Amino acid sequence: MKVFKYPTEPEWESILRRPVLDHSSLRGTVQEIMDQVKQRGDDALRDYTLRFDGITVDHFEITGDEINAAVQKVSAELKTAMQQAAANIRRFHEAQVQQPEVIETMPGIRCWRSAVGIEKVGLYIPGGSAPLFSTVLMLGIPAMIAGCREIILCSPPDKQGNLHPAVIYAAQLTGINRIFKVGGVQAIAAMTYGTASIPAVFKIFGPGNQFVTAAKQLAQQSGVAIDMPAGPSEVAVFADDTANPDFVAADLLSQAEHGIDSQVILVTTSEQLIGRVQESISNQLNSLPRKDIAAGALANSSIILVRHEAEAMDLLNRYAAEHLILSCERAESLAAKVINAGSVFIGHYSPESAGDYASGTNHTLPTNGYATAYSGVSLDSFVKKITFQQLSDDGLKNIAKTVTVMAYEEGLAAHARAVEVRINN
Ligand SMILES: NC(=O)c1ccc[n+]([C@@H]2O[C@H](COP(=O)([O-])OP(=O)(O)OC[C@H]3O[C@@H](n4cnc5c(N)ncnc54)[C@H](O)[C@@H]3O)[C@@H](O)[C@H]2O)c1
Ligand SMILES: N[C@H](CO)Cc1c[nH]c[nH+]1
Ligand SMILES: [Zn+2]
Repeated sequence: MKVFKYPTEPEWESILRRPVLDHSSLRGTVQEIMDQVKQRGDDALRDYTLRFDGITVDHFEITGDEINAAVQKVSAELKTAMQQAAANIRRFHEAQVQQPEVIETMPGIRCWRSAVGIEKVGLYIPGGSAPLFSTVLMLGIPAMIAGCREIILCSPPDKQGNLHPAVIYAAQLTGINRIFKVGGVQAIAAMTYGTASIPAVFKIFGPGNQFVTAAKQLAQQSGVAIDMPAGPSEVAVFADDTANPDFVAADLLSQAEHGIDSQVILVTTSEQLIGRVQESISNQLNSLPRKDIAAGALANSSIILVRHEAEAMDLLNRYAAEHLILSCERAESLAAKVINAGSVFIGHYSPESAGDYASGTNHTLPTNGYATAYSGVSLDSFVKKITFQQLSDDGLKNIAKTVTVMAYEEGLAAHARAVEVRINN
């Protein structure tokens, strides 16, 4: 990790830039895969699955027998853990259900807004470097609560042409039964245009690598909604001299191990802490199975020494991290000063991994600075809010003059007539 001591504000931008693939070549590759799937459907899916996942898949949809066999393979211990996580995620997301409130804006005029589940949704579950079955819970549970009617799931097959049994078990736990073995850009293209095997959907959800994220952005241009750009994982930690260097190092490594294009940053007011965290990272790194990946991400990452908390918060709000950990004495009061972040972890005992798996909040979050304008996935992501209104005879009389005066001024007489014809009837 590069160390910057007291950088000036103009230097922040380059320090906080995310590692990104060369967009010109990435866009071209992604566009070509999208076009091929649109034109050649399942044949193109087979070709790309062989090229990128190294396996020929004849049937993309998982059968009932495959589901039963996979469920048997998941250990009782993992099933219990996933059930506990699912219960917390369900509890948190069910609390987001809002009953419609009817507002009488004027006597005889009633207006309300109702949430209706998006009919057809597609969930993308990353599987290139790790089978993220926790993401199935994060997307499947709110989709079910929202009442989405058709929920499909796509995830890349392994070298034997299978999905990890826990991905299938998680789908079963949430009630999703249409599961497809296809990943990457080709999966996003299939859910966008539809193929003989895979139905098109109205909205695509889920995180993924930079190829998947770019594909979702192209899908959006083709008229399919997406949740948000949820790309390579990242974490920013703010730590003062009350922080435990081992905790901070572990938090940084937890997101660094996702991929070499992940980024982790430590912002601190304590010069002493820097050396201790660096030492702890070297000690912990060696024992990690994914140490090469984590080391790759650390090479894109920084430690920044600032003068005071206010400067730290300015920097962190500018960075707009996917995850922000406040590992400091005044964590609660600093949390109130967060303007831009996907999800915030308050105090020394709130590791980011708790949110990744089981505390209840959603782990599908905006990356690459998109937390300035986007929220993470929630129940709202799976519903549309439809407005309703009902005017009585008296209600229409009460508002008639207002509407007709405005309509005539806009030069739209037919609008005015739609009111007058009723009033004069
Ligand atoms: N932001 C979030 O909420 C969030 C949550 C979980 C995971 N993530 C991120 O999701 C990502 C998962 O990435 P992953 O790679 O492990 O799995 P993935 O499923 O996103 O991508 C794997 C697929 O990428 C495609 N691919 C790989 N190389 C390619 C190439 N050169 N050209 C075209 N396509 C190619 C292949 O089809 C492969 O199946 C990680 O970066 C992780 O940090 C983000
Ligand atoms: N940290 C990821 C979101 O950026 C989510 C995840 C899934 N499994 C482990 N972590
Ligand atoms: Zn994670």
